[in-house]
Amino acid sequence: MYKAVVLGAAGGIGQPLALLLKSNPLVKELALFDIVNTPGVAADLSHIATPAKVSGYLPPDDGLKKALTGADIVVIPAGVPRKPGMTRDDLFKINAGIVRDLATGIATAAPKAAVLVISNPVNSTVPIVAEVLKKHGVFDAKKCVVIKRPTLLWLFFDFFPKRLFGVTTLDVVRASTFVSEVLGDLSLASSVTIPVVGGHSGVTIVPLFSQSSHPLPAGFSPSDLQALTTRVQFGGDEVVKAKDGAGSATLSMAYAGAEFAGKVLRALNGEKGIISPSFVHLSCDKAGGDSLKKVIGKELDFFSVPVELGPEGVAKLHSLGNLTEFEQSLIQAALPDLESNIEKGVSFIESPKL
Ligand SMILES: NC(=O)C1=CN([C@@H]2O[C@H](COP(=O)(O)OP(=O)(O)OC[C@H]3O[C@@H](n4cnc5c(N)ncnc54)[C@H](O)[C@@H]3O)[C@@H](O)[C@H]2O)C=CC1
Ligand SMILES: O=C([O-])CC(=O)C(=O)O
Repeated sequence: MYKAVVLGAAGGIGQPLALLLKSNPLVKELALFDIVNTPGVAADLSHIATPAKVSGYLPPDDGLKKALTGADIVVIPAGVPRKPGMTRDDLFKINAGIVRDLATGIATAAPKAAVLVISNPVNSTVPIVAEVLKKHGVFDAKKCVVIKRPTLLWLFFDFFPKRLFGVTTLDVVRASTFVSEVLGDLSLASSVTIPVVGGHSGVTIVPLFSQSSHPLPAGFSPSDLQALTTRVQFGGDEVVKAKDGAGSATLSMAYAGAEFAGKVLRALNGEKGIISPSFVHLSCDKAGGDSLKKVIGKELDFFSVPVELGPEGVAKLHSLGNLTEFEQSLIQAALPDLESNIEKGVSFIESPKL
């Protein structure tokens, strides 16, 4: 039984996500932090007849530290959402600082927790968290090898970032749903699995439909495939447009976030063989990361890949499998944006000027 923490718990995603986590039998304690309203959200949830003990915290009186202390898993949906006409990258200006400050709290109060980042732009906020954790020397289990020579002291730091996850599950959920729609049977949606790799914005989202557990119908043309791919890549925009200024996906994101958090918790609890795509640091499994870099032909530090989860977080990175020519071209198209998004996050912590 584990302690789960939601940072940004009073928001559009935070509240339904907290509700779903309160219903997870592996959660024994649920701590909610936000800059507003968490006492009310916590009081409300605390009346639900499930085992998790709920508490709410605000910034005064070390609220962030109190919420995070003893955490096994921290989910971060804090920050502003898009309005029509904005890209996820437009959120960087506000969300980068929010995520940096929350990551600093995690580095000091919960350095061993699994950290699941929802706040956009995920392609940049995950590198921000990684850089903050590195700065504090807690980028997961740090191994320090000291080699002494007569005149020199060499220090090698190896970082094993096995517990940092960018949450890309909504892309996976959308791909499953849209394929079940194409197949004309929504009851299939929860059993259709499709790896979605790359990153989490526009063309960096790469669904691998050739590996769908449920093949697309015979006669599905290349232009149908292109349209389906575009729908997954820009599924977020569909919701932003429909909400017409009132924000972006919240309920489907809470569902996806709770699903991924549930998998991480089950793996922490010893269940084996759980695989889910996530945007992770590729050195968390050196062999897997190196072979992925060969496939994509680029030295990127982060990429969303099918991750096998384990008691320490990432157990193994799985390969991208056999890619069609079309999928290879999608991956190549994703690389320039991914590279610049990652670099933007890293340099925000290295030299924070906005
Ligand atoms: N990864 C993904 O697939 C998705 C990510 N998102 C992102 O999730 C984020 C949140 O979206 P919504 O919940 O719709 O926004 P929202 O505005 O409804 O909620 C955000 C919450 O964060 C809180 N907050 C702001 N600054 C904070 C701080 N310093 N510490 C703690 N809490 C703070 C706010 O008070 C608010 O309650 C956005 O950045 C959005 O783009 C949204 C959908 C999908
Ligand atoms: O589109 C947005 O801004 C929110 C998001 O990440 C998504 O729905 O995939």
